[in-house]
Amino acid sequence: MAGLPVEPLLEIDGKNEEKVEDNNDIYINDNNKQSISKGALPVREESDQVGEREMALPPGSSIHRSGSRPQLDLSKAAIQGNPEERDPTILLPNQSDDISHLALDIGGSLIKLVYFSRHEDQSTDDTRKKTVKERLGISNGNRRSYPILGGRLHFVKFETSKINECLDFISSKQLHCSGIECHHWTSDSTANRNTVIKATGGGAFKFADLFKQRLGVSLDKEDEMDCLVAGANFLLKAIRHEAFTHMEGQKEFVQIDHNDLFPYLLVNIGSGVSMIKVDGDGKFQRVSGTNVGGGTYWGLGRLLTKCKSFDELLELSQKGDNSTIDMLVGDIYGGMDYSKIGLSASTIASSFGKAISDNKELKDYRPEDISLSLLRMISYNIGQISYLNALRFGLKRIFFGGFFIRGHAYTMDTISFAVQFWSKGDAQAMFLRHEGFLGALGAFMSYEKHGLDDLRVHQLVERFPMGAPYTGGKIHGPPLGDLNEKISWMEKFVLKGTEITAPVPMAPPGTTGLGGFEVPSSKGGTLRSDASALNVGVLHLVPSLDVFPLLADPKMYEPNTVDLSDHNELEYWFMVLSEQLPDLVDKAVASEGGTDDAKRRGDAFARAFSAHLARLMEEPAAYGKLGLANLLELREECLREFHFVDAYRSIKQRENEASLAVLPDLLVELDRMSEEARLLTLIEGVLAANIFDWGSRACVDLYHKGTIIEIYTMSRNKMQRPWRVDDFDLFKERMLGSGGKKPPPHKRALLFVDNSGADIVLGMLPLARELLRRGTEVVLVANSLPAINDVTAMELPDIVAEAAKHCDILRRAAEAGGLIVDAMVNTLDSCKENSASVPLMVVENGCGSPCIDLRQVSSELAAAAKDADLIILEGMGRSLHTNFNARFKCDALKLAMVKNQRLAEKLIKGKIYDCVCRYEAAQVEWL
Ligand SMILES: CC(C)(COP(=O)(O)O)[C@@H](O)C(=O)NCCC(=O)O
Ligand SMILES: [Mn+2]
Repeated sequence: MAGLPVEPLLEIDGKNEEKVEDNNDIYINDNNKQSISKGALPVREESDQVGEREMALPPGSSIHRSGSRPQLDLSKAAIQGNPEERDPTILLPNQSDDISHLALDIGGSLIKLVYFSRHEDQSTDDTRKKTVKERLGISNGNRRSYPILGGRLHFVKFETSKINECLDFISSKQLHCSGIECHHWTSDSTANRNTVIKATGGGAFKFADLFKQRLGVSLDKEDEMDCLVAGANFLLKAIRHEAFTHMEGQKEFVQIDHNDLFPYLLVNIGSGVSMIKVDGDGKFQRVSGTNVGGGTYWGLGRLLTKCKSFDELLELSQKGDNSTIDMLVGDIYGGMDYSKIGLSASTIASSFGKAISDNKELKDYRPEDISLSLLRMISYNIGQISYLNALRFGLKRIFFGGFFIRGHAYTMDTISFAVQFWSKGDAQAMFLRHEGFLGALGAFMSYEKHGLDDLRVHQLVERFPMGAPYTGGKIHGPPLGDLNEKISWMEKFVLKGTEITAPVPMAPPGTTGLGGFEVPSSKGGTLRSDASALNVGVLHLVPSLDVFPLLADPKMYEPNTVDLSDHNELEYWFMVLSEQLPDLVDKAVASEGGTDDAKRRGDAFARAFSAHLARLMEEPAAYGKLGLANLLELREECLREFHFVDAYRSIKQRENEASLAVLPDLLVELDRMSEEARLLTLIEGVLAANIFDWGSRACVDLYHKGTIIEIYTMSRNKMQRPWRVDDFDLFKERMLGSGGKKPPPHKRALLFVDNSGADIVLGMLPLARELLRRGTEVVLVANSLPAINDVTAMELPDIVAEAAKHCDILRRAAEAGGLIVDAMVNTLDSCKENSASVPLMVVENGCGSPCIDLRQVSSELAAAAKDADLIILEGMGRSLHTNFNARFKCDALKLAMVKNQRLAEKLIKGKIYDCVCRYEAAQVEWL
């Protein structure tokens, strides 16, 4: 879940709305020792008191709005329709977030929509960016020109019986007009006379006239098989956590090697079933099918149980016991297994077979049992025929898609069991997270020059904004995102609440040997009627993202250290994040002036994030493979979704000011030291200053006990080697050499910085200065968007410029790196050498999270990495929660203070406030 883009807010208010109706051992040491290596720096005046950290933003402070944030252009906004209406639709004709493509798959029961919204390329006048680009040799000419430069793919579905709601939705969002046409709203459907929309599925024929009449658009019919295959190929190549296995209630994502994808069998289970052998893009053959499919289950089920909807029928099956109606092996063999041929007593010998001998009528059977019997009969049958076809063509992988599955755990388990059983484990059934959207995606792919074919996994970021994907419902509000609508949607969403969001207890998976499952085991009580609604996010297309080139083995790289598929871990982190929520909301609301609007947004944010947490507790793999980094990023994304730009802005400012005030003294003390003592003091300084972490509850409790500088001093005084992980001597040898041999300096170091205040100013900047002084170019790598109190790339140049006022080394390097211009700096430093300096640069990392997924970084970081031979990752988020186990092609130093007791125990068998200094040399010779 890494990456830059921020989801614009959707005003979607669909079916969901309809439902609405209805220990630490650290103490403050206040004796101010005068030695800098273990001492206290001067305590600043009263205004540094922690109690004042939460002061409101000073008048005139500007709020940084990220360039990647979609802004609403309200010019020429007009009310559409009757202005007297309570919530009239407001049209934003100049909104740049225009829609260029829409594609549809109109099936018998559901209409699936895939639509694309585009951003203008965010050109910027940022001088830092320009100089960095020049320095790093990034030219726009190197990059291919994408028709899609930053945009998003949305996935939405409607019931076909409610096609008018679908048409309203398309109309309200103007999805049927592209580009320039969008800017000229008219209610006259003739204006779109020449517009053609790609569509597949039988409804593309059936409803063509209705589309013409209501929207004035023509449907360009695309072949259903072509679309299914194109959609599946795109998903399997472009989305990291798309395919998964599902066995005995356990969902496991499968890493698909793009170079080894074909051939495979695609089984699409709609009303009927198609089995397609796929050999490549556009290369496929429908090899088989069966008329016993989703339509059969629904049709027979409706007749036999009087259920009103497919989902109701499916939900019934959850409580069913098919042994009351199916004839089992044990029924024939007097309760015994037929072990000679490997059949257990519970194996279904004949679906519905008991009905022939029982002297019973339909009314004597429970609808729940009928539904389960039907479901098992059809799923096993499909699984078996699929396997036989895979066998026919020597295919090992079978992907199942189509809306029959609709994320239903028991259906997937049953199909998987059949494939496993008949293939004796040789073939594997896999499922797709976007199972229902294959056709619509394929239809979308059939537009020419959309640029999607060339996008790679690392250029796609999936986000899960609240309320985005939905089925049906009334359309309210303006055609483009409206925060107010979203907030009220959240309010109602949670009022209805528990059914959608509360965790469902997981029943332990149970089987009874070869015969299969006794009763549905994968889920407890109820099937969510919006089962797939929260599993499919909005797909952001970000061509500027790259894989970090210094990863030793990108294919094996896993950013997360903490895997939340372990239920105990998930429960623990769920509790941590839930407990932090009230305080975070307070900070976020205060950062926006504490207005009523901010309070309402804060409340909606808390509801939305809690709903995500509850959803993930219920199904940890709902959004793809879940690690701790994903949860922490989700929290930041959620804040942005409700327009909280930077919740810790004022805290960051205060901590920067306090730290900058004591920096000159620190530099003077450092310069008095020997090279060796200085290096150790610098590393100690980084570790000590990493204590300023507003994401850690233990640390936040600590901040109430002293001023910034007191805490910093105390933290430094606690620095005792050996640290829990202590490779300092190895690092020192690489830096200073041994036995009279002096190693060459590193050419370029990438310093992945963490928190604002002391962490950056008194920790990482002095370390950067040491590297610069030794002739190593330094690139400070900082977040693109705010996350907790982390310093951002946008904020760093000002901090560096301020620090450079007291230090010639930093000043010359910052000038060489284009961070500051001469005139800005009033030098006070005594050492005035005029020689040219190696540069100090700042690049953004491409993320807005306290952690970093190095598979998706900014192109400027990727460019900076090309000449780098040292990377330093700092902080818990970047070097412990993520990347602790990452291996690099260059030397790597991981520095962090562990500010969580449980993590300390689990990761380093230590305790809270222990430190990590992990050094791993590149596998190349420097001597
Ligand atoms: C969010 C963080 C990873 C940030 O740590 P940092 O990278 O700033 O060192 C960390 O504060 C964290 O894991 N906090 C949650 C756990 C806790 O409150 O102990
Ligand atoms: Mn941090």
